[in-house]
Amino acid sequence: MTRPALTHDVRIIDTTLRDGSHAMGHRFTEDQVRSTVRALDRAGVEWIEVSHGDGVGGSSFNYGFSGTDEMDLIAAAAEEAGRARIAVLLVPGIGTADDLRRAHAAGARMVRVATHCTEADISPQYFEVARELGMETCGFLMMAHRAEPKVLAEQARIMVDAGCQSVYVTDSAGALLMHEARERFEALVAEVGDQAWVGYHGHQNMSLGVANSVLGQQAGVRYFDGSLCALGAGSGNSPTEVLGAVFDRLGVRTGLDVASLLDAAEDVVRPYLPRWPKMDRNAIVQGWAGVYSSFLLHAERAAARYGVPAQDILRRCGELGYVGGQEDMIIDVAVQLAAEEEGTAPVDEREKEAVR
Ligand SMILES: CC[C@H](O)CC(=O)C(=O)O
Ligand SMILES: [Mn+2]
Repeated sequence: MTRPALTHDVRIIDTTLRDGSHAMGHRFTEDQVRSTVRALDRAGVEWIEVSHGDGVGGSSFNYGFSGTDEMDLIAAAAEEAGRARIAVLLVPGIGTADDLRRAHAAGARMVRVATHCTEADISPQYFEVARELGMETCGFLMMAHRAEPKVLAEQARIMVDAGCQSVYVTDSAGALLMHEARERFEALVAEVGDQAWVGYHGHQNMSLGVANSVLGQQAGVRYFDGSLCALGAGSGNSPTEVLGAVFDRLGVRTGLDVASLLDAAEDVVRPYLPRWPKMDRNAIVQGWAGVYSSFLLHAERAAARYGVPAQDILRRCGELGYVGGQEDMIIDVAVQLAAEEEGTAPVDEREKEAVR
């Protein structure tokens, strides 16, 4: 599988309509999708990711139900796009090969197969299906701060050998400090850089998404994710409009029109934001403690329900090392913290007592 030719120095993939789905409580409407796609297309964005925040098939009790069927949103996006093409995310086990086929039928032309950073071996069958469908393939190594650079590079190798054309350092928790990000970029570029493009997906929990993108470009990373107005999980993603402006100032050609990106962010996305993604206490704790960004709203809901601070829930999730897919454990943690506060035995101890 050869990697696609780049039309500019770097390729910016916009994930407003996928990672942003977390921040929207998975309630994107067809009108919002259409207007955002039109604006991104006008700005020259080549790839626009659309799907439930947790990828195709994510609409569920555990991850949150979609307000509008994601296949309808993908179809609307594909219909609206002129030059831009539509990508989807797929997490094996949440999404299935059939979900991928449906997304392709709705107009998706790239799949980004996302696994925990040490579990690349569950991705190959999806790359195979994607290749049969003629889709562009991308691997997404999530929670990249949890794997040492050498291990992450070995995982990238598994994905590339399975036929993926680009592989991402995915900083799901927005936890990577600049030297940590650079070490991972260098390791992946050295391992697979002659066969696949290396990408970077940043979250702004510690405000480093754009800075790490600049370091990435210098280290040979060529795909960068961004979201308009940073709309994404946690305190959001590297803002696409800022990436466009910064790369422009650096003389790195993105093919994007910065003024149009600013219009897209300000005039199209900002009016429908339920809340501006921000680096508040809870989001900073996510970066600091290395917690999956999409846990934020789940933790805030559990905090309200069980009367314990969201920041404490998130810190405990970090200590316990929970990863994407363990959203149900957030409730468990909230219940435990509430019990600890009341001075009663933790729930599992009481359960054990009850069966004795
Ligand atoms: C699978 C959902 C998740 O939001 C993917 C992603 O964007 C990340 O890990 O940062
Ligand atoms: Mn993300």
